Amino acid sequence: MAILAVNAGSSSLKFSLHPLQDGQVQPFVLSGNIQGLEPQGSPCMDWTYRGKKHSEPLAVSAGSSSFEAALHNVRALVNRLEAAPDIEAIAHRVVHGGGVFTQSVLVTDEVLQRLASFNSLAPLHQPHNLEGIRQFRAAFAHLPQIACFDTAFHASMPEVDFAFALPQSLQAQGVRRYGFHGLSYQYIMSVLQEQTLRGRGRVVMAHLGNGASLCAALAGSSVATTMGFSALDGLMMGTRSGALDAGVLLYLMEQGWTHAQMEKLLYKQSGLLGVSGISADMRKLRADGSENAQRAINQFTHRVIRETGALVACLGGLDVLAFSGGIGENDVELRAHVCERLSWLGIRMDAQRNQEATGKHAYAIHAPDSSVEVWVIPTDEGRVAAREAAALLEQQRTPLVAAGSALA
Ligand SMILES: Nc1ncnc2c1ncn2[C@@H]1O[C@H](COP(=O)(O)OP(=O)(O)O)[C@@H](O)[C@H]1O
Ligand SMILES: CC(=O)OP(=O)(O)O
Ligand SMILES: [Mg+2]
Repeated sequence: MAILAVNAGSSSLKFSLHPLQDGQVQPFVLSGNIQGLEPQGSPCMDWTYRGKKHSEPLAVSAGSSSFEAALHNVRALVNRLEAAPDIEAIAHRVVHGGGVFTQSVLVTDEVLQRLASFNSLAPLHQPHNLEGIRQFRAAFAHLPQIACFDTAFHASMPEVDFAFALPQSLQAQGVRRYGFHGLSYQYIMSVLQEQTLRGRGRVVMAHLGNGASLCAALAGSSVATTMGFSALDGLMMGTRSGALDAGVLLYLMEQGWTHAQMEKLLYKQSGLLGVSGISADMRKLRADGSENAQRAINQFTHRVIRETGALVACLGGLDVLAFSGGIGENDVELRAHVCERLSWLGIRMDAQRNQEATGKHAYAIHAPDSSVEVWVIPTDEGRVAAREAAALLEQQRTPLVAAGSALA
């Protein structure tokens, strides 16, 4: 038996198949990524099955979106694999669980309806996530679909951090900070705690991908994060602005901008793309080398440094800094720059180890005399979603056994 994990990001659709042994999630046998799903992107599907790599461009038929084509291709691939373990459940990453879903949940029509009410809070993600669930539900009607939430990891945040300085009545309506990338943080934290005792201390995790955020954790639990009510807050991102003075929005409204125009600006035309005017893709900006590309990279890096400082203040110091996400895992220069600028915290990076880190499971890149440990940890949101689904399936089986034994 196995769990299929599906992760619909803002520019990619990642999927992985995790065999189950005695209820425990094993490393994946199939792992794939369809990239280039952003507007004007060139979608391409890469996957590895039992160690063998494959790659093919994605055909997008007229009248369907590249996202629909991606879902269709994953479904077709899973159906044609040879000797694949039977799928027992499908675990979906869903970015917004609101205040209601603080744990993974079996998807029902009611759950889907409730989740759809959060669409406007994460317009780049939630509709994709839910479309994924609907399509997989239709294609695999006999299988349980389990929703695993990006927001859940942050349910431990104290009110002083999740509350905005707005009237209480708005907070009662759910206007508060939720935080995202929680499956990623749960994974990074689990690896850190395996690798180092300091993982139980004061940790800042940097998930720097197309979407980007930081999370401050104490004793393994989230206490503060840069993303907020929506996935717009905090760091500068691929196409999102990150934190912005609310006065800018008031000004734009006064200038007659519509809601749709502002949404497009903040989610799709800002960040690395907006500042550079070139691309949302860090690799392209690095390769470009122009002044505009460099300006965007500098601004991105500066925001990571600045927000890390704020989170370190919340934690009262720092034991571990962990880099993850497409940029955090691969961009040697960014890590070097961030660590250099944070050297006042006692961070000393080992330049050689920083160069070697890419592609490793978990790699320490600090020098022996560093007072902060610095790790590069490739994230695996799929693994966490699969674990969550396995635990939920197990829970569903257990009460029956317990009830049976109590009656005996
Ligand atoms: N070698 C690399 N150097 C710098 N950036 C990279 C590298 N590889 C990937 N990236 C960047 O990672 C980002 C995508 O991150 P990822 O976590 O895969 O995205 P998503 O949020 O869609 O899951 C892109 O900006 C991409 O340019
Ligand atoms: C919440 C979020 O920004 O997700 P992603 O990094 O997949 O865009
Ligand atoms: Mg991501």
